[in-house]
Amino acid sequence: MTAYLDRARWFGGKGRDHRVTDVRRVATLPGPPAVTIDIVTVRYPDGSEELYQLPLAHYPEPQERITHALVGPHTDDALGSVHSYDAVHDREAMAVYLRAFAATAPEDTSRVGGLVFHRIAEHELDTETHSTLFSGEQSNSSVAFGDDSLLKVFRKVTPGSNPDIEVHRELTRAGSPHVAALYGWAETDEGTSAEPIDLAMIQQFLRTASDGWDLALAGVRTLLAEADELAEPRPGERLDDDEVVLRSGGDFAGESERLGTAVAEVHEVLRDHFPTTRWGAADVAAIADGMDARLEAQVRDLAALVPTLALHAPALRDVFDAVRHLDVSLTAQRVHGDLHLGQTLRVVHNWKLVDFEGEPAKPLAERVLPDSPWRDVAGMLRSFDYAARSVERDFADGAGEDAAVLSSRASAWAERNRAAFLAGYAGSTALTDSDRVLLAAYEADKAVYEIGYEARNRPGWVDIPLAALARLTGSGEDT
Ligand SMILES: Nc1ncnc2c1ncn2[C@@H]1O[C@H](COP(=O)(O)OP(=O)(O)O)[C@@H](O)[C@H]1O
Ligand SMILES: O=P(O)(O)O[C@H]1O[C@H](CO)[C@@H](O[C@H]2O[C@H](CO)[C@@H](O)[C@H](O)[C@H]2O)[C@H](O)[C@H]1O
Repeated sequence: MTAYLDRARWFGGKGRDHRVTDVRRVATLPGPPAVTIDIVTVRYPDGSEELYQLPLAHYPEPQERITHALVGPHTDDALGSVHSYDAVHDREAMAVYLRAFAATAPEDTSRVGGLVFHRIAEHELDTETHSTLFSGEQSNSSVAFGDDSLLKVFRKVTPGSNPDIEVHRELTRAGSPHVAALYGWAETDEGTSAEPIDLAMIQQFLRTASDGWDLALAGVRTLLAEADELAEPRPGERLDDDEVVLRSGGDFAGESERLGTAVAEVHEVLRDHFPTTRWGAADVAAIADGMDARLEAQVRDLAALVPTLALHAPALRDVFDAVRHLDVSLTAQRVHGDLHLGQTLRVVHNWKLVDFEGEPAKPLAERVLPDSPWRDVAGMLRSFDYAARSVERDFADGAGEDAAVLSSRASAWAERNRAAFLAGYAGSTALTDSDRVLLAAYEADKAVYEIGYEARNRPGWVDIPLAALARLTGSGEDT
Protein backbone atom coordinates (compact mmCIF):
# COMPACT_ATOMS: atom_id res chain seq x y z
CA MET A 1 0.00 0.00 0.00
CA THR A 2 2.81 2.45 0.88
CA ALA A 3 4.35 1.88 -2.57
CA TYR A 4 1.00 2.63 -4.23
CA LEU A 5 0.53 5.80 -2.19
CA ASP A 6 3.99 6.99 -3.20
CA ARG A 7 3.06 6.60 -6.88
CA ALA A 8 -0.37 8.21 -6.60
CA ARG A 9 -0.66 11.68 -8.12
CA TRP A 10 -3.00 12.79 -5.32
CA PHE A 11 -0.75 11.76 -2.43
CA GLY A 12 0.62 14.94 -0.80
CA GLY A 13 3.37 13.25 1.23
CA LYS A 14 5.66 12.39 -1.70
CA GLY A 15 9.25 13.41 -1.05
CA ARG A 16 8.70 13.61 2.74
CA ASP A 17 9.47 10.92 5.27
CA HIS A 18 6.20 9.26 6.21
CA ARG A 19 4.71 6.01 7.34
CA VAL A 20 1.24 4.49 7.33
CA THR A 21 0.21 4.12 10.97
CA ASP A 22 -3.39 2.97 10.56
CA VAL A 23 -5.75 1.54 7.95
CA ARG A 24 -9.38 1.69 8.98
CA ARG A 25 -12.07 -0.11 7.00
CA VAL A 26 -15.18 2.02 6.77
CA ALA A 27 -17.39 -0.28 4.70
CA THR A 28 -17.54 -3.18 2.28
CA LEU A 29 -19.94 -2.94 -0.67
CA PRO A 30 -20.65 -6.58 -1.48
CA GLY A 31 -20.32 -6.43 -5.30
CA PRO A 32 -18.96 -8.45 -7.07
CA PRO A 33 -16.29 -7.29 -7.01
CA ALA A 34 -16.18 -6.56 -3.29
CA VAL A 35 -15.44 -2.85 -2.92
CA THR A 36 -13.97 -1.65 0.35
CA ILE A 37 -13.48 1.91 1.54
CA ASP A 38 -10.37 2.29 3.70
CA ILE A 39 -9.09 5.39 5.48
CA VAL A 40 -5.33 5.42 5.72
CA THR A 41 -3.53 7.47 8.37
CA VAL A 42 -0.14 8.80 7.25
CA ARG A 43 2.23 10.14 9.91
CA TYR A 44 5.18 12.49 9.38
CA PRO A 45 8.32 12.81 11.55
CA ASP A 46 7.07 16.16 12.99
CA GLY A 47 4.10 14.27 14.46
CA SER A 48 1.54 15.63 12.01
CA GLU A 49 -0.92 13.25 10.39
CA GLU A 50 -3.02 13.16 7.24
CA LEU A 51 -5.95 10.95 6.30
CA TYR A 52 -6.30 9.53 2.78
CA GLN A 53 -9.19 7.63 1.30
CA LEU A 54 -8.41 4.42 -0.60
CA PRO A 55 -11.39 2.67 -2.22
CA LEU A 56 -10.32 -0.83 -3.31
CA ALA A 57 -11.76 -3.44 -5.67
CA HIS A 58 -10.88 -7.01 -4.68
CA TYR A 59 -10.71 -10.02 -7.00
CA PRO A 60 -9.69 -13.63 -6.35
CA GLU A 61 -7.69 -13.59 -9.64
CA PRO A 62 -5.42 -10.92 -11.20
CA GLN A 63 -7.26 -8.50 -13.56
CA GLU A 64 -5.07 -7.69 -16.53
CA ARG A 65 -7.15 -4.70 -17.70
CA ILE A 66 -6.31 -2.74 -14.54
CA THR A 67 -2.75 -3.87 -13.81
CA HIS A 68 -1.71 -0.19 -13.61
CA ALA A 69 -4.00 0.23 -10.57
CA LEU A 70 -2.75 -2.81 -8.63
CA VAL A 71 -2.27 -2.00 -4.97
CA GLY A 72 -1.20 -5.54 -4.22
CA PRO A 73 -1.97 -9.23 -4.01
CA HIS A 74 -2.36 -9.90 -0.31
CA THR A 75 -4.37 -11.67 2.35
CA ASP A 76 -7.14 -9.38 3.49
CA ASP A 77 -8.38 -9.98 7.06
CA ALA A 78 -12.00 -10.18 5.92
CA LEU A 79 -11.77 -11.24 2.27
CA GLY A 80 -8.89 -13.74 2.34
CA SER A 81 -6.39 -14.02 -0.50
CA VAL A 82 -7.18 -11.28 -3.04
CA HIS A 83 -5.75 -9.03 -5.73
CA SER A 84 -6.68 -5.47 -4.77
CA TYR A 85 -6.93 -2.52 -7.17
CA ASP A 86 -7.59 1.19 -6.74
CA ALA A 87 -11.35 1.05 -7.34
CA VAL A 88 -11.69 4.31 -9.31
CA HIS A 89 -9.79 2.65 -12.19
CA ASP A 90 -12.23 -0.27 -12.32
CA ARG A 91 -15.56 0.02 -14.18
CA GLU A 92 -17.00 -3.00 -12.37
CA ALA A 93 -16.20 -1.51 -8.97
CA MET A 94 -17.51 1.94 -9.92
CA ALA A 95 -20.78 0.33 -11.07
CA VAL A 96 -21.10 -1.17 -7.57
CA TYR A 97 -20.52 2.28 -6.02
CA LEU A 98 -23.01 3.96 -8.37
CA ARG A 99 -25.70 1.37 -7.62
CA ALA A 100 -25.34 2.13 -3.90
CA PHE A 101 -26.06 5.83 -4.64
CA ALA A 102 -28.94 4.92 -6.97
CA ALA A 103 -30.52 2.73 -4.29
CA THR A 104 -30.92 5.83 -2.08
CA ALA A 105 -34.17 7.75 -2.61
CA PRO A 106 -34.05 11.53 -3.26
CA GLU A 107 -33.89 13.57 -0.04
CA ASP A 108 -33.11 10.36 1.85
CA THR A 109 -30.10 8.43 3.17
CA SER A 110 -29.02 4.80 3.15
CA ARG A 111 -26.22 2.98 4.91
CA VAL A 112 -23.73 0.24 4.08
CA GLY A 113 -21.58 -0.47 7.14
CA GLY A 114 -20.01 2.82 8.15
CA LEU A 115 -20.74 4.48 4.81
CA VAL A 116 -23.79 6.75 4.61
CA PHE A 117 -25.17 7.74 1.20
CA HIS A 118 -27.20 10.96 0.93
CA ARG A 119 -29.30 11.99 -2.07
CA ILE A 120 -30.73 15.43 -2.64
CA ALA A 121 -31.80 16.13 -6.20
CA GLU A 122 -34.69 14.42 -7.94
CA HIS A 123 -32.55 12.83 -10.63
CA GLU A 124 -32.66 9.20 -11.70
CA LEU A 125 -29.03 8.08 -11.90
CA ASP A 126 -28.25 6.15 -15.08
CA THR A 127 -26.74 2.90 -13.81
CA GLU A 128 -26.39 1.42 -17.32
CA THR A 129 -23.43 3.64 -18.22
CA HIS A 130 -19.69 2.92 -18.21
CA SER A 131 -17.40 4.87 -15.93
CA THR A 132 -14.40 6.86 -17.18
CA LEU A 133 -11.73 8.11 -14.81
CA PHE A 134 -10.63 11.70 -15.56
CA SER A 135 -6.95 12.00 -16.33
CA GLY A 136 -4.90 15.10 -15.54
CA GLU A 137 -3.32 16.74 -12.54
CA GLN A 138 -6.11 16.33 -10.03
CA SER A 139 -5.87 16.41 -6.24
CA ASN A 140 -8.93 14.12 -6.07
CA SER A 141 -10.29 11.39 -8.38
CA SER A 142 -13.22 12.18 -10.67
CA VAL A 143 -15.14 9.46 -12.50
CA ALA A 144 -17.77 10.21 -15.17
CA PHE A 145 -20.70 7.82 -15.64
CA GLY A 146 -21.50 8.18 -19.34
CA ASP A 147 -22.70 11.75 -19.77
CA ASP A 148 -25.07 11.47 -16.83
CA SER A 149 -23.17 12.03 -13.59
CA LEU A 150 -19.72 12.69 -12.16
CA LEU A 151 -18.41 11.09 -8.97
CA LYS A 152 -15.65 12.98 -7.17
CA VAL A 153 -13.81 10.81 -4.65
CA PHE A 154 -11.94 13.00 -2.18
CA ARG A 155 -8.47 11.66 -1.47
CA LYS A 156 -7.06 13.74 1.38
CA VAL A 157 -9.99 13.80 3.79
CA THR A 158 -10.63 15.77 6.97
CA PRO A 159 -13.19 15.35 9.74
CA GLY A 160 -16.01 17.84 9.25
CA SER A 161 -17.98 19.01 6.24
CA ASN A 162 -16.17 19.15 2.93
CA PRO A 163 -16.58 22.72 1.58
CA ASP A 164 -17.02 21.50 -2.02
CA ILE A 165 -20.05 19.40 -1.00
CA GLU A 166 -21.37 22.09 1.33
CA VAL A 167 -21.27 24.85 -1.30
CA HIS A 168 -22.62 22.65 -4.12
CA ARG A 169 -25.47 21.58 -1.82
CA GLU A 170 -26.49 25.15 -0.97
CA LEU A 171 -26.13 26.45 -4.53
CA THR A 172 -28.08 23.46 -5.92
CA ARG A 173 -30.87 23.98 -3.40
CA ALA A 174 -30.93 27.68 -4.26
CA GLY A 175 -31.29 26.77 -7.97
CA SER A 176 -28.05 28.51 -8.99
CA PRO A 177 -27.32 28.01 -12.71
CA HIS A 178 -23.59 28.46 -12.04
CA VAL A 179 -22.70 25.05 -10.57
CA ALA A 180 -23.24 21.47 -11.65
CA ALA A 181 -26.26 20.27 -9.64
CA LEU A 182 -25.34 18.10 -6.68
CA TYR A 183 -27.14 14.73 -6.73
CA GLY A 184 -25.73 13.32 -3.50
CA TRP A 185 -22.74 12.65 -1.32
CA ALA A 186 -21.21 9.91 0.85
CA GLU A 187 -19.77 10.25 4.32
CA THR A 188 -18.58 8.01 7.10
CA ASP A 189 -19.61 8.45 10.69
CA GLU A 190 -17.44 5.64 11.99
CA GLY A 191 -13.84 5.46 12.84
CA THR A 192 -11.06 7.95 12.96
CA SER A 193 -12.80 10.89 14.65
CA ALA A 194 -15.91 12.00 16.50
CA GLU A 195 -17.01 14.09 13.51
CA PRO A 196 -18.27 12.50 10.27
CA ILE A 197 -15.87 12.60 7.31
CA ASP A 198 -17.16 13.50 3.83
CA LEU A 199 -15.78 11.05 1.29
CA ALA A 200 -17.34 11.62 -2.13
CA MET A 201 -19.93 13.61 -4.06
CA ILE A 202 -21.98 12.80 -7.14
CA GLN A 203 -23.19 15.59 -9.37
CA GLN A 204 -24.50 16.49 -12.80
CA PHE A 205 -22.00 15.73 -15.56
CA LEU A 206 -21.52 18.87 -17.66
CA ARG A 207 -21.46 17.24 -21.07
CA THR A 208 -20.84 20.38 -23.11
CA ALA A 209 -18.27 21.95 -20.78
CA SER A 210 -15.12 23.67 -22.09
CA ASP A 211 -12.42 24.65 -19.64
CA GLY A 212 -12.25 28.45 -19.14
CA TRP A 213 -8.44 28.47 -19.11
CA ASP A 214 -8.25 26.61 -22.45
CA LEU A 215 -10.81 28.96 -23.99
CA ALA A 216 -8.90 32.03 -22.82
CA LEU A 217 -5.60 30.65 -24.18
CA ALA A 218 -7.25 29.98 -27.54
CA GLY A 219 -8.43 33.61 -27.56
CA VAL A 220 -4.95 35.00 -26.92
CA ARG A 221 -3.42 32.67 -29.52
CA THR A 222 -5.89 33.77 -32.17
CA LEU A 223 -5.19 37.40 -31.37
CA LEU A 224 -1.42 37.03 -31.56
CA ALA A 225 -1.66 35.00 -34.77
CA GLU A 226 -3.97 37.50 -36.48
CA ALA A 227 -2.60 40.70 -35.03
CA ASP A 228 -0.05 41.52 -37.75
CA GLU A 229 -2.68 41.30 -40.47
CA LEU A 230 -5.17 43.34 -38.49
CA ALA A 231 -2.69 45.99 -37.48
CA GLU A 232 -2.43 47.22 -41.04
CA PRO A 233 -5.82 46.55 -42.60
CA ARG A 234 -5.38 49.11 -45.41
CA PRO A 235 -2.39 51.03 -46.67
CA GLY A 236 -2.00 54.04 -44.48
CA GLU A 237 -4.32 52.85 -41.69
CA ARG A 238 -2.67 51.63 -38.53
CA LEU A 239 -4.62 50.36 -35.54
CA ASP A 240 -3.40 50.54 -31.99
CA ASP A 241 -3.21 47.31 -29.96
CA ASP A 242 -6.55 47.87 -28.22
CA GLU A 243 -8.28 48.21 -31.57
CA VAL A 244 -6.50 45.09 -32.85
CA VAL A 245 -7.82 43.08 -29.88
CA LEU A 246 -11.28 44.45 -30.49
CA ARG A 247 -11.31 43.45 -34.14
CA SER A 248 -9.60 40.06 -33.78
CA GLY A 249 -11.19 36.63 -33.50
CA GLY A 250 -9.39 36.42 -30.18
CA ASP A 251 -11.73 38.90 -28.54
CA PHE A 252 -12.88 37.09 -25.41
CA ALA A 253 -14.25 40.15 -23.60
CA GLY A 254 -17.92 39.19 -23.92
CA GLU A 255 -17.16 35.87 -22.23
CA SER A 256 -15.08 37.58 -19.54
CA GLU A 257 -17.94 39.95 -18.77
CA ARG A 258 -20.45 37.07 -18.54
CA LEU A 259 -18.02 35.22 -16.28
CA GLY A 260 -17.81 38.30 -14.03
CA THR A 261 -21.60 38.37 -13.78
CA ALA A 262 -21.66 34.64 -12.95
CA VAL A 263 -19.11 35.09 -10.13
CA ALA A 264 -21.15 38.00 -8.71
CA GLU A 265 -24.31 35.85 -8.76
CA VAL A 266 -22.53 33.00 -6.99
CA HIS A 267 -21.24 35.45 -4.35
CA GLU A 268 -24.77 36.69 -3.79
CA VAL A 269 -26.11 33.18 -3.12
CA LEU A 270 -23.15 32.38 -0.87
CA ARG A 271 -23.78 35.58 1.08
CA ASP A 272 -27.43 34.60 1.58
CA HIS A 273 -26.81 30.96 2.58
CA PHE A 274 -23.68 30.99 4.76
CA PRO A 275 -22.74 33.03 7.83
CA THR A 276 -21.43 36.54 7.20
CA THR A 277 -19.38 38.87 9.41
CA ARG A 278 -19.16 42.63 9.35
CA TRP A 279 -15.52 43.69 9.11
CA GLY A 280 -14.68 47.08 10.62
CA ALA A 281 -11.52 49.16 10.16
CA ALA A 282 -9.53 46.96 12.56
CA ASP A 283 -10.48 43.77 10.69
CA VAL A 284 -9.60 45.39 7.38
CA ALA A 285 -6.23 46.46 8.82
CA ALA A 286 -5.68 42.85 9.89
CA ILE A 287 -5.90 41.88 6.20
CA ALA A 288 -2.86 44.04 5.57
CA ASP A 289 -1.06 42.37 8.50
CA GLY A 290 -1.77 38.96 6.97
CA MET A 291 -0.46 40.07 3.58
CA ASP A 292 2.69 41.51 5.17
CA ALA A 293 3.24 38.25 7.03
CA ARG A 294 2.86 36.18 3.85
CA LEU A 295 5.28 38.50 2.05
CA GLU A 296 7.91 38.25 4.82
CA ALA A 297 7.61 34.44 4.83
CA GLN A 298 7.96 34.24 1.04
CA VAL A 299 10.95 36.61 0.96
CA ARG A 300 12.63 34.43 3.60
CA ASP A 301 11.72 31.04 2.10
CA LEU A 302 12.49 32.05 -1.49
CA ALA A 303 15.73 33.94 -0.77
CA ALA A 304 17.75 31.43 -2.80
CA LEU A 305 15.17 30.52 -5.47
CA VAL A 306 13.79 34.01 -6.27
CA PRO A 307 16.16 36.60 -4.74
CA THR A 308 14.54 39.42 -6.78
CA LEU A 309 11.33 39.11 -4.75
CA ALA A 310 13.05 41.01 -1.92
CA LEU A 311 13.54 44.01 -4.24
CA HIS A 312 9.75 44.36 -4.57
CA ALA A 313 9.10 44.09 -0.83
CA PRO A 314 9.15 47.83 0.08
CA ALA A 315 6.73 48.79 -2.72
CA LEU A 316 4.51 45.83 -1.86
CA ARG A 317 4.35 46.90 1.77
CA ASP A 318 3.09 50.27 0.55
CA VAL A 319 0.32 48.59 -1.47
CA PHE A 320 -0.72 46.60 1.63
CA ASP A 321 -0.34 49.59 3.93
CA ALA A 322 -2.85 51.58 1.86
CA VAL A 323 -5.48 49.11 3.14
CA ARG A 324 -4.76 50.20 6.74
CA HIS A 325 -5.75 53.77 5.88
CA LEU A 326 -9.15 52.86 4.47
CA ASP A 327 -12.19 54.03 6.37
CA VAL A 328 -14.44 51.18 5.29
CA SER A 329 -16.45 48.33 6.65
CA LEU A 330 -17.35 45.36 4.50
CA THR A 331 -19.30 42.14 4.66
CA ALA A 332 -17.07 39.09 4.85
CA GLN A 333 -18.78 35.98 3.52
CA ARG A 334 -18.17 32.46 2.19
CA VAL A 335 -16.13 32.71 -1.01
CA HIS A 336 -14.62 30.25 -3.48
CA GLY A 337 -11.15 30.89 -2.08
CA ASP A 338 -9.06 29.57 -4.99
CA LEU A 339 -10.68 31.05 -8.05
CA HIS A 340 -8.90 31.13 -11.41
CA LEU A 341 -9.82 30.37 -15.03
CA GLY A 342 -9.00 26.68 -14.50
CA GLN A 343 -11.90 26.49 -12.04
CA THR A 344 -14.45 27.71 -14.58
CA LEU A 345 -16.33 25.77 -17.25
CA ARG A 346 -18.29 27.21 -20.17
CA VAL A 347 -21.44 25.26 -21.04
CA VAL A 348 -23.92 26.17 -23.78
CA HIS A 349 -25.79 28.92 -21.95
CA ASN A 350 -23.66 29.65 -18.93
CA TRP A 351 -20.46 29.78 -16.99
CA LYS A 352 -20.11 27.26 -14.15
CA LEU A 353 -17.65 27.33 -11.24
CA VAL A 354 -16.09 24.15 -9.86
CA ASP A 355 -13.96 23.03 -6.93
CA PHE A 356 -15.06 25.04 -3.88
CA GLU A 357 -12.50 23.41 -1.56
CA GLY A 358 -10.52 26.67 -1.17
CA GLU A 359 -6.70 26.93 -1.12
CA PRO A 360 -5.64 23.32 -0.42
CA ALA A 361 -2.60 24.39 1.63
CA LYS A 362 -4.79 26.10 4.27
CA PRO A 363 -6.32 24.14 7.18
CA LEU A 364 -10.02 23.31 6.71
CA ALA A 365 -11.14 25.55 9.58
CA GLU A 366 -9.51 28.55 7.89
CA ARG A 367 -10.86 27.75 4.43
CA VAL A 368 -14.51 28.00 5.50
CA LEU A 369 -14.19 31.29 7.39
CA PRO A 370 -15.97 34.35 5.97
CA ASP A 371 -13.60 36.24 3.69
CA SER A 372 -13.63 39.20 1.34
CA PRO A 373 -15.17 38.50 -2.10
CA TRP A 374 -12.34 40.64 -3.54
CA ARG A 375 -10.07 37.63 -2.96
CA ASP A 376 -11.95 35.71 -5.68
CA VAL A 377 -12.10 38.71 -8.00
CA ALA A 378 -8.35 39.24 -7.61
CA GLY A 379 -7.73 35.53 -8.38
CA MET A 380 -9.60 35.90 -11.66
CA LEU A 381 -7.81 39.12 -12.60
CA ARG A 382 -4.47 37.39 -12.06
CA SER A 383 -5.66 34.54 -14.27
CA PHE A 384 -6.34 36.82 -17.27
CA ASP A 385 -2.79 38.15 -16.91
CA TYR A 386 -1.47 34.56 -16.77
CA ALA A 387 -3.39 33.55 -19.91
CA ALA A 388 -1.98 36.49 -21.90
CA ARG A 389 1.58 36.08 -20.62
CA SER A 390 1.80 32.32 -21.04
CA VAL A 391 0.78 32.56 -24.73
CA GLU A 392 3.11 35.52 -25.23
CA ARG A 393 5.97 33.32 -23.96
CA ASP A 394 5.07 30.57 -26.45
CA PHE A 395 5.02 33.05 -29.34
CA ALA A 396 8.27 34.65 -28.22
CA ASP A 397 9.90 31.22 -28.51
CA GLY A 398 9.05 31.20 -32.24
CA ALA A 399 11.37 32.80 -34.79
CA GLY A 400 11.15 36.41 -35.85
CA GLU A 401 8.60 37.75 -33.38
CA ASP A 402 9.19 41.24 -32.04
CA ALA A 403 9.14 40.86 -28.24
CA ALA A 404 7.96 44.41 -27.55
CA VAL A 405 5.08 44.13 -30.03
CA LEU A 406 4.00 40.76 -28.60
CA SER A 407 4.16 42.12 -25.09
CA SER A 408 2.10 45.17 -25.94
CA ARG A 409 -0.61 43.03 -27.62
CA ALA A 410 -0.69 40.54 -24.75
CA SER A 411 -1.05 43.48 -22.34
CA ALA A 412 -3.92 44.86 -24.38
CA TRP A 413 -5.70 41.45 -24.28
CA ALA A 414 -5.16 41.13 -20.51
CA GLU A 415 -6.34 44.67 -19.83
CA ARG A 416 -9.45 44.35 -21.99
CA ASN A 417 -10.50 41.07 -20.38
CA ARG A 418 -9.71 42.15 -16.83
CA ALA A 419 -11.82 45.28 -17.38
CA ALA A 420 -14.66 43.25 -18.95
CA PHE A 421 -14.64 40.76 -16.06
CA LEU A 422 -14.75 43.60 -13.52
CA ALA A 423 -17.57 45.31 -15.41
CA GLY A 424 -19.57 42.06 -15.40
CA TYR A 425 -18.84 41.53 -11.71
CA ALA A 426 -19.73 45.05 -10.58
CA GLY A 427 -22.80 45.37 -12.83
CA SER A 428 -24.32 48.81 -12.39
CA THR A 429 -22.37 49.50 -9.17
CA ALA A 430 -19.27 51.61 -9.75
CA LEU A 431 -16.15 50.49 -7.87
CA THR A 432 -15.18 52.98 -5.16
CA ASP A 433 -11.60 54.10 -4.53
CA SER A 434 -11.57 51.87 -1.44
CA ASP A 435 -12.69 48.87 -3.52
CA ARG A 436 -9.78 49.49 -5.87
CA VAL A 437 -7.25 49.77 -3.02
CA LEU A 438 -8.47 46.48 -1.55
CA LEU A 439 -8.54 44.74 -4.90
CA ALA A 440 -5.00 45.88 -5.73
CA ALA A 441 -3.79 44.55 -2.37
CA TYR A 442 -5.48 41.15 -2.89
CA GLU A 443 -4.02 40.94 -6.36
CA ALA A 444 -0.51 41.73 -5.16
CA ASP A 445 -0.91 39.21 -2.33
CA LYS A 446 -1.98 36.54 -4.83
CA ALA A 447 1.01 37.31 -7.06
CA VAL A 448 3.32 36.92 -4.03
CA TYR A 449 1.75 33.49 -3.41
CA GLU A 450 2.11 32.58 -7.10
CA ILE A 451 5.84 33.31 -7.05
CA GLY A 452 6.26 30.58 -4.43
CA TYR A 453 3.95 28.22 -6.33
CA GLU A 454 5.82 28.72 -9.61
CA ALA A 455 9.30 28.56 -8.04
CA ARG A 456 8.44 25.15 -6.62
CA ASN A 457 6.30 23.71 -9.43
CA ARG A 458 7.04 25.48 -12.74
CA PRO A 459 10.27 27.50 -12.34
CA GLY A 460 10.08 28.56 -16.01
CA TRP A 461 6.86 30.49 -15.25
CA VAL A 462 8.07 32.50 -12.24
CA ASP A 463 8.58 35.56 -14.46
CA ILE A 464 4.80 35.82 -14.97
CA PRO A 465 3.90 36.76 -11.37
CA LEU A 466 7.21 38.64 -10.98
CA ALA A 467 6.36 40.90 -13.92
CA ALA A 468 2.90 41.39 -12.43
CA LEU A 469 4.45 42.59 -9.17
CA ALA A 470 6.40 45.20 -11.07
CA ARG A 471 3.19 46.44 -12.69
CA LEU A 472 1.09 46.27 -9.53
CA THR A 473 3.58 48.24 -7.49
CA GLY A 474 3.97 50.83 -10.23
CA SER A 475 7.58 49.97 -11.00
CA GLY A 476 6.73 48.59 -14.46
CA GLU A 477 4.25 48.73 -17.33
CA ASP A 478 0.64 48.97 -16.19
CA THR A 479 -1.92 46.34 -17.22
N1 LIG B 1 -19.67 18.55 -13.21
C1 LIG B 1 -18.64 18.45 -14.07
N2 LIG B 1 -18.83 18.01 -15.32
C2 LIG B 1 -17.78 17.88 -16.19
N3 LIG B 1 -16.51 18.15 -15.86
C3 LIG B 1 -16.26 18.60 -14.62
C4 LIG B 1 -17.31 18.79 -13.65
N4 LIG B 1 -16.76 19.25 -12.49
C5 LIG B 1 -15.44 19.35 -12.71
N5 LIG B 1 -15.13 18.98 -13.98
C6 LIG B 1 -13.80 18.90 -14.59
O1 LIG B 1 -12.99 18.10 -13.74
C7 LIG B 1 -11.76 18.81 -13.43
C8 LIG B 1 -11.38 18.51 -12.01
O2 LIG B 1 -12.39 18.98 -11.14
P1 LIG B 1 -12.03 19.65 -9.76
O3 LIG B 1 -13.30 19.84 -9.02
O4 LIG B 1 -11.20 20.88 -9.99
O5 LIG B 1 -11.16 18.48 -9.11
P2 LIG B 1 -9.87 18.51 -8.17
O6 LIG B 1 -10.34 18.95 -6.81
O7 LIG B 1 -9.40 17.09 -8.16
O8 LIG B 1 -8.87 19.47 -8.78
C9 LIG B 1 -12.09 20.29 -13.66
O9 LIG B 1 -10.99 21.00 -14.11
C10 LIG B 1 -13.15 20.24 -14.72
O10 LIG B 1 -12.54 20.34 -16.00
O1 LIG C 1 -5.30 24.24 -9.46
P1 LIG C 1 -5.12 24.51 -7.99
O2 LIG C 1 -6.40 24.93 -7.38
O3 LIG C 1 -4.44 23.40 -7.26
O4 LIG C 1 -4.18 25.82 -7.87
C1 LIG C 1 -2.76 25.78 -7.98
O5 LIG C 1 -2.36 25.53 -9.31
C2 LIG C 1 -2.75 26.56 -10.27
C3 LIG C 1 -2.17 26.15 -11.62
O6 LIG C 1 -2.83 25.02 -12.06
C4 LIG C 1 -2.18 27.91 -9.86
O7 LIG C 1 -2.73 28.91 -10.73
C5 LIG C 1 -1.83 29.77 -11.36
O8 LIG C 1 -1.66 29.32 -12.71
C6 LIG C 1 -2.87 29.34 -13.49
C7 LIG C 1 -2.50 28.91 -14.89
O9 LIG C 1 -1.98 27.59 -14.90
C8 LIG C 1 -3.48 30.74 -13.52
O10 LIG C 1 -4.71 30.73 -14.23
C9 LIG C 1 -3.73 31.23 -12.10
O11 LIG C 1 -4.20 32.57 -12.13
C10 LIG C 1 -2.42 31.17 -11.32
O12 LIG C 1 -2.63 31.53 -9.95
C11 LIG C 1 -2.63 28.26 -8.46
O13 LIG C 1 -2.04 29.49 -8.07
C12 LIG C 1 -2.21 27.13 -7.51
O14 LIG C 1 -2.70 27.38 -6.21
